[in-house]
Amino acid sequence: MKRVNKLSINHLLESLRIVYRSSPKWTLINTIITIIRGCIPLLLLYVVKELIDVVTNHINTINNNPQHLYYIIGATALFFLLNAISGSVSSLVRERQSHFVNDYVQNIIHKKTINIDYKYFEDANYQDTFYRALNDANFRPARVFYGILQLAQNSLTLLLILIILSNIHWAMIPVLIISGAPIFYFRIAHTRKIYQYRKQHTEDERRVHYFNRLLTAKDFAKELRVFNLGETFKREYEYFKHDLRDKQWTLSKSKTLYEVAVQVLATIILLLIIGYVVQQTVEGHISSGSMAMYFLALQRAYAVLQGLLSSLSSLYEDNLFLQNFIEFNNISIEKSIANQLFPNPIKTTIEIKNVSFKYPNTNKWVLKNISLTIPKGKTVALVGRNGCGKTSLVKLLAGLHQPNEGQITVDNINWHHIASSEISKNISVIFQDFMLYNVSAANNIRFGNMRRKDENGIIQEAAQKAGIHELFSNLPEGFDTTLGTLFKGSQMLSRGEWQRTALARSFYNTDAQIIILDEPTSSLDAFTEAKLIAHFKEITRNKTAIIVSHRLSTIKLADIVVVMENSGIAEVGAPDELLKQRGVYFSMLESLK
Ligand SMILES: Nc1ncnc2c1ncn2[C@@H]1O[C@H](COP(=O)(O)OP(=O)(O)OP(=O)(O)O)[C@@H](O)[C@H]1O
Repeated sequence: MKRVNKLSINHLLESLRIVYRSSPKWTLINTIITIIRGCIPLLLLYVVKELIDVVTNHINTINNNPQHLYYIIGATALFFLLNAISGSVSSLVRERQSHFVNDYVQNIIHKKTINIDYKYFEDANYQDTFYRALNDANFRPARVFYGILQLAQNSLTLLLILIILSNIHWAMIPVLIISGAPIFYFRIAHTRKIYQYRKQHTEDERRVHYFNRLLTAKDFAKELRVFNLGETFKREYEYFKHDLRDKQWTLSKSKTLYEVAVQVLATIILLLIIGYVVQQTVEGHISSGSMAMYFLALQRAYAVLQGLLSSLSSLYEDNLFLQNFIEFNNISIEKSIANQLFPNPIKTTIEIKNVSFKYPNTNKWVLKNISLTIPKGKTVALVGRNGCGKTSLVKLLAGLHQPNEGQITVDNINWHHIASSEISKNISVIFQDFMLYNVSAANNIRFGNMRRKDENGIIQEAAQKAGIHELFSNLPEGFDTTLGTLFKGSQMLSRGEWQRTALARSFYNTDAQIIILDEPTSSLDAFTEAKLIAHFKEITRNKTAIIVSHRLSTIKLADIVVVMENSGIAEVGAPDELLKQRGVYFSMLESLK
């Protein structure tokens, strides 16, 4: 329990820190307005009492000077106006502050998603954390702050009103507080249940989200039609959605039931107090103005008490849910120890030494005790059946994952100790599932090396090498034409044209000493492939190249062929040597004929 309280206070402080850092100026303005708004109800009560008493005196007294009455009416109008204006100004200030808090939190999230280890993106547990954090991060910190402000405002108002009400009878204060306690208790218990529920069902919520995307997003629209999958996906979506909704409905029903019960209790107490005040007035112990003030004060006290309890339980809720964001924010960025430079130029070899690897939170070894020497400047082809581990090895070489056992070195420097900026500078990688960016053709290529200041026609050169130059030159706005289908006036490309664009992106990084191409020609037509192959030696001059391919034409480019099988290496050698051995490579080529 102590630990939970400590955690909650830490979360509360963390939220306040986030809100304050997002904009100290607006935090201060917001606080001042809240204090003013906390005092206004009391002033209103006071002027209403004065007004009634002055009017009563005025009626009972002949030839009375009406000036005092005008002052009181003026003051009443002024406070009502101040109340209304401060309400509007307060909403405006809160809206402005939410912008700052939102920007601040988004900035934290983006920094984290950019710098976090890639392994988290391939881990289902992380997806849950990420989903929950994104759901809550945008509004919870600001709500915690508003909750505290609201709490302060309501507490101030309640305290002042309770002082007035204690004039009726000292027991007013404990009675009012006791009447609000059950509702507070039940709200807290309900919040806890909701939180547990959300935590347990994050994966189901993601599943609902996923089926919704299958039904609505462009990426899936083609297959949904040709395989007539609409109804199937809709059924799945509805099944999970209804299941979640039913559980939520049960929780909400029990909450409402408890709330009605405690509201009835509170109303009975209120009626008893009103009866007591009426009796006191009839017996002449208090004036009509005071009676009106007490009634208003009672009504106000109940409203404020409700508000206070609701702020407290919301605060508890926001604080609880903020754990999600803090849990996400606590995922550590593990790359800090890697600060070595990549050898430039590479003097000797890249060594893969007894490397074994399995994906995070899985038990299957996808690479098992792999050892391989890649001399600088050579072209290596990784070949083998589907699922034998080629792309996984590429991911290790790209620095996206670390081996569980063994190490990869370049000139005897451990890959793991090289700074990530050095890896991306010296290694240019195009994956099988390369990205399609809905930006200009030029930027699609430029993304291959954002460090480059002076382009000097290198974009054009990279496009030439990838065989996409002519196509881009003939687009309506040439290389400035936006690609894709997301934005108006864009130009959609074919799969092969996208692949050529991805290749151009890779060739644009002329600083890279190693070029890794995973299935680079899978979507290319025979002519484009032939051209690429013809120029391959020139493209990879002075570079070490690693190509993953199932295509014979591409494999033939290699100085060294590595045949992978069952998560290991079955054969390594020059293509001709391997053919002579009549082993796996030989059988593979035979089956391609
Ligand atoms: N993100 C992942 N999480 C868990 N396991 C994975 C992941 N990606 C791949 N695997 C597993 O790793 C094994 C090797 O996959 P990999 O993509 O490296 O094969 P590959 O040789 O490149 O196959 P292909 O020729 O089909 O591209 C597969 O059997 C797969 O089950």
